[in-house]
Amino acid sequence: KPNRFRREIDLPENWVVRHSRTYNKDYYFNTVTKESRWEAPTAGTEIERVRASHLLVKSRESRRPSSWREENITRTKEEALEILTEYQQKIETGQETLSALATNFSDCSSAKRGGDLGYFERGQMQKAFEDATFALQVGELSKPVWTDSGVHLILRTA
Ligand SMILES: O=C(N[C@H](Cc1nc2ccccc2[nH]1)C(=O)O)c1cc2ccccc2s1
Repeated sequence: KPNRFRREIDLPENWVVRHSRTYNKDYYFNTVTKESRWEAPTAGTEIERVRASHLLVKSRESRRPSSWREENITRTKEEALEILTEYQQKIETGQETLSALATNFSDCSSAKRGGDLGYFERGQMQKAFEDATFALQVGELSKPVWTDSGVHLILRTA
């Protein structure tokens, strides 16, 4: 039964309509970013962008088997996954943060920024990385994700 007091509009993902009693009018609230607006965000016009940090472990089969840590990376893909799974367990149990581990162990140059990649939109990162990040809620840690660069743990931060 349509709510005849509230304009039925389709809102982008994570947006809800709320009612302000103070001003006696509707406003719009993003349940993920916690942003609120008086004007309705219209679906499709919003440039969807995310922010993430990651920890990358490269292998001999990586697109560029070299990093600030190691001139010539020779570990196998299996060994890379074993190493990353150790890090994953430490982060998930709260013993370590992704940022601290990325700073010391990530094979990506973003290690210098605690693994922070900044904001990005679809079409900017390798597809598997993009899809994995956009599927995460803010604050959520991914499972190991493979790209041509190696195997990653991704933390969505915004
Ligand atoms: O592609 C990069 N670094 C590569 C490794 C790599 N490959 C990736 C694939 C997807 C997402 C991040 C990735 N980082 C390298 O150092 O060999 C980037 C480094 C940085 C640093 C700051 C911000 C964005 C980026 S993207």
